[in-house]
Amino acid sequence: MNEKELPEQLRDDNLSEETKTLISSLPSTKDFIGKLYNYQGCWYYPNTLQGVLNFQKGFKPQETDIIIASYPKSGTTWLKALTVALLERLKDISSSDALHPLQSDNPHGIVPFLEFGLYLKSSTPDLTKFSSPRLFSTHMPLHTLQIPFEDSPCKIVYVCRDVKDVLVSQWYFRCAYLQKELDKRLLESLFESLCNGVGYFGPFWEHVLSYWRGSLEYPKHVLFMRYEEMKSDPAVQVKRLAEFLGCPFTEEEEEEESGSVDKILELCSLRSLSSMEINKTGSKYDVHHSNYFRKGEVGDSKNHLTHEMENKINMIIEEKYKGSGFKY
Ligand SMILES: Nc1ncnc2c1ncn2[C@@H]1O[C@H](COP(=O)(O)OS(=O)(=O)O)[C@@H](OP(=O)(O)O)[C@H]1O
Repeated sequence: MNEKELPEQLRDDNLSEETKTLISSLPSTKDFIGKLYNYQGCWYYPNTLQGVLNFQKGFKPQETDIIIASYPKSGTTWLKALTVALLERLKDISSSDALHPLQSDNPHGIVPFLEFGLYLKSSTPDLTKFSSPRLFSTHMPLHTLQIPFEDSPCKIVYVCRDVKDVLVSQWYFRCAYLQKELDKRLLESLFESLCNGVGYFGPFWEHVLSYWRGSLEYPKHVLFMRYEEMKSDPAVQVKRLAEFLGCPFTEEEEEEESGSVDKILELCSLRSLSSMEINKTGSKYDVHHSNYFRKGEVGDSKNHLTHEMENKINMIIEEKYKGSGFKY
């Protein structure tokens, strides 16, 4: 693929002189998209790394900030939609005919990524359009966010997903935006990168463990959610999320005939979001909105990975999570 056709965050045409110098001293590797660099234990394409550096230099968390965090393809879009819907229900909209925000923009438009949205080009982006609570998102591991939890009550919600389904979801997504047919070689290449811990925002295991440990150490600041639990018991999980965010469902809400919980779950379901006009048109981060929605099934990896691939991943998981108390 021609370099210019890549989404901006994957390219290398937005680097300061300082970053070019830094990059020349970092461990690097190459995949089918381009070069990745390891900074503070995490792999980034060059422009994303510039965004990370800009973010680290310029971001000042506010007390009420909420950050949605994830490894790519773990349920980010869904979690963003749920968070928006939960907060939106607190607003008095009885007098207004305005569209729900989720009908006016894609969840990624409402909740921008810090490192490859807001801070991609500058360490001082204009954040004045955000009202409190400010909603942001990130794919960076927890330690690289450098949030001083002792001084800032800002909240982070992390969603984790079975890495085998993440892998297959990444494969579909990358084929879509590279405008390629589903190519098994691409899946094998992503699998190798994953196993070697060198994928974009990887290693996957370190990513998950950074937030897992953060959730144990700072339970009021970091909520750890699992995609599979959101699928199997959505009402329990959305209530958990609401409580963590400080906007629990009231008794009246729980008693409503077609309850608020159900309404939010329905509004944010894959079927509902993907059929909204806004998500059938337009794009974000050079990706067509529709590509953020596919099957949303647990265990889809079974249809694509070989037994050998599954076994290898399972063995790595066991080894990497040993002693952490984290189970998947
Ligand atoms: N509302 C809703 N409910 C359940 N599942 C959903 C929803 N929206 C998106 N999805 C599925 O999530 C997968 C995409 O992951 P992300 O949203 O993390 O992608 S991204 O990192 O933001 O690009 C991708 O999973 P796969 O279908 O397995 O590819 C999407 O289909």
